[in-house]
Amino acid sequence: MSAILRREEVRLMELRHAGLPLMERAGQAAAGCAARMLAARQGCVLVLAGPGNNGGDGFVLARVLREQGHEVIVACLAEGAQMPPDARQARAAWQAAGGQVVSEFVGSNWALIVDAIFGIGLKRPPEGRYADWIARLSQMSAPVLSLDVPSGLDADTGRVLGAAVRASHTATFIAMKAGLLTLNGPDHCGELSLHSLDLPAEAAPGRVLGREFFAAALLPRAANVHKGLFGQAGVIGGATGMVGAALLTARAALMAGAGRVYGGVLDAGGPVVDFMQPEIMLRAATDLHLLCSALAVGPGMGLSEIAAQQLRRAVAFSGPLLLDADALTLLGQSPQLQSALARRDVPAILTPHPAEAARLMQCATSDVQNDRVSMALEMARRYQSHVVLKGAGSVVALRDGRWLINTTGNAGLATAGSGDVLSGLVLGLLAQGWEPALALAAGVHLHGAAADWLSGQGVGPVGLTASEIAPAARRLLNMWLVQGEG
Ligand SMILES: NC(=O)C1=CN([C@@H]2O[C@H](COP(=O)(O)OP(=O)(O)OC[C@H]3O[C@@H](n4cnc5c(N)ncnc54)[C@H](OP(=O)(O)O)[C@@H]3O)[C@@H](O)[C@H]2O)[C@@H](O)CC1
Ligand SMILES: [K+]
Repeated sequence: MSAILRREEVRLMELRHAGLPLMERAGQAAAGCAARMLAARQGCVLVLAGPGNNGGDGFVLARVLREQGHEVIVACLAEGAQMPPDARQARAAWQAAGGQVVSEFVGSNWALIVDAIFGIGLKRPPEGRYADWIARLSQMSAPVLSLDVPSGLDADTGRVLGAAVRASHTATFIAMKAGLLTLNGPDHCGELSLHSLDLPAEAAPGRVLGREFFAAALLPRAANVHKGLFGQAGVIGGATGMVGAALLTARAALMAGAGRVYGGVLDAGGPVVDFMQPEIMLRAATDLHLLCSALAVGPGMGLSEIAAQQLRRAVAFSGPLLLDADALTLLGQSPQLQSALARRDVPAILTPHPAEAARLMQCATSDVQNDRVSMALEMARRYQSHVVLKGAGSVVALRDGRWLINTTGNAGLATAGSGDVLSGLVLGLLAQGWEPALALAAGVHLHGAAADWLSGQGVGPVGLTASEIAPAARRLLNMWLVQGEG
């Protein structure tokens, strides 16, 4: 499972291995990507080199491609003397080999454009002619290879600072960066490849969420079993007008394998049976926690006094607990509930989307989105819970400070009820005895993978409905149980 490093962690690694020819390795690795992208394409390669070491990587790549017989031009606005030592050396080697440096580029008929303008050193919106280059790149049809980070994208947060390159491929070095995987990163990176530059893997708190994280819990079922072994999942939610949300959660829990599923619907005039899924037992929400081994509270629950009462009872429930939707809004308003939650032995799971996270953190949604990893970690710390901050590149922050970014899923999940299904998948695993951190990670990964599978079948991303996610997730989960880590 790849480590994700923040900018300062990458800097530390670079310092620790300062004696190694890292820029040469980065340029060589990127040249390999460029050669694959060029394949049979004829014509000249344009390398846009910035003033720092990202530009230096570009000069190495240019030299290597030229040695391989490609025609290459490097555009660089900085003077060699203004560049940092490694980059200056790479530029000198390029020129010593007969390579040209121009300060401007004209025309648009390039076989490939290499974006080596800014990497992890970008701290403010690109200015002047660099900004102009980035704008012009967006109008060109040639494939674009970004080195380390698409220029204009913040490597830690995935924010576009002013404007950012939209790459066809991003070759990133040493370790994965959070900004490539969350917020705007996935829309700007194109295909993503990681090149370790032969540095040893680091123990880091951040990882890319893959199946190996929860592989130990993927145990195929034995033959001699009965439903009582797979737990009792309870869902509390579904106020008037929102009953469907609770049903979506309950159905997903059933399809994730919970032995029995109870639905505690708050709408007094609500249904007594789910005719589409009659296996779900609809009961009064009041006593549900006595029947259940795991609870999910919040989908469609509303913010009424009855809802608040239910939440207080649920937080006192000693088993695994997931809070979503309106339960999060109520939680954000109540310091008593917050301290009760923080005192729980079994960490609760919170599943906010960015606006719910903003309510939990008493800040604006834009503050949450501006640094999703830090916000998820801060929520996990403040609420002493495991958290998933949903959205493109969902961030899972665990109570012990570890964090993960999920790479499955697509825009099809931006649909009504999708979050309710996620809660149900996680609840179903909790009911079966999965440890909360593993249940959360697996549920998030599975939910995204189900959407990807459906999109591959033409069911989405446009028009994907939440009801379709759980059956697809069930199919994948059964495959994973057979394959293990796979
Ligand atoms: N060090 C190593 O061991 C290795 C490093 N590697 C590579 O180096 C990259 C990091 O290099 P880096 O630290 O030099 O930063 P980089 O991204 O090139 O940009 C900094 C330059 O841009 C400038 N600048 C910033 N913002 C600006 C703006 N808005 N508009 C205009 N200018 C702006 C900034 O100027 P300043 O802020 O100092 O005024 C500075 O001159 C990394 O991503 C990887 O590709 C690999 O080779 C592996 C080994
Ligand atoms: K770049």
